[in-house]
Amino acid sequence: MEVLRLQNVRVRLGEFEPLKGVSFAVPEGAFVAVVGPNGAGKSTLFKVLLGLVPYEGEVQLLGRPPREVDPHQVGYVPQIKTFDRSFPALSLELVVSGIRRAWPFRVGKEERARALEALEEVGALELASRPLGRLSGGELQRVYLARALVRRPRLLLLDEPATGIDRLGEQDLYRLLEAYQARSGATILMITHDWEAAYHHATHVLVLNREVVGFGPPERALSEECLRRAFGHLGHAHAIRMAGGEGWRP
Ligand SMILES: Nc1ncnc2c1ncn2[C@@H]1O[C@H](COP(=O)(O)OP(=O)(O)OP(=O)(O)O)[C@@H](O)[C@H]1O
Repeated sequence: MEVLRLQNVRVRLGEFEPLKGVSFAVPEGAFVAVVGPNGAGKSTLFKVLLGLVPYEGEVQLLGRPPREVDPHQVGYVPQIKTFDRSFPALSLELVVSGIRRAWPFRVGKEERARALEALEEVGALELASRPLGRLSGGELQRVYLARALVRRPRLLLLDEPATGIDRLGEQDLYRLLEAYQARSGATILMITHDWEAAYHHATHVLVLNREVVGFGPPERALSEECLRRAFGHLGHAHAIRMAGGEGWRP
């Protein structure tokens, strides 16, 4: 079954078109890495899927247009670099806000139990009563992941989830995502600038530069030709990867 289908999708922001003629379809259970240069329209694509920007063309998400989809079916992990660290709240409350989709001023017993379960699932149970402002980048990432998973979504959208976390934290993150996927059969779309992670963890790669430059299995979508078309250059990074080396980032 297809979880997502876009047909000729276009977004206009005044004169500017961050997305033009975008078409692709994602089967259930896929792990899609979305790659492309800065300003390529990756976050705009997520805004379309979350029903936050108007678009032309057709989008079917779980069989419906985005604004008609039950919001609990879609989990979203934002870029944490946009987070205001002075916000006075506890980790547990952030996770409960994923159950209610509103800020909880009092947390009920059942909500608390569900939030703790989600925190445990991402290995962050001990962070439950910590203020958000005192978490490291990697810890905050886990709490946001618990918030996204607490309703067991069928589609998970992650915007650069590995930014600011170390290599070990990054491996943990992919293990958690793969475990959730194995348990739930969920579909994942993840924006990343890390081609190596895309190559190793994704079932499909979408190479975007305001239009679809490539879409398919990582070996095909991350071909030299697609990357050159999307990024305009490869430097020596691609050759290093082809030789089996490390450090493959644009
Ligand atoms: N509200 C807006 N009004 C005008 N232009 C916008 C608006 N929002 C985004 N843009 C522009 O649309 C383009 C696509 O932005 P988007 O954030 O989708 O790119 P991205 O691929 O996620 O980039 P990055 O890798 O830098 O996060 C950018 O050139 C951006 O400046």
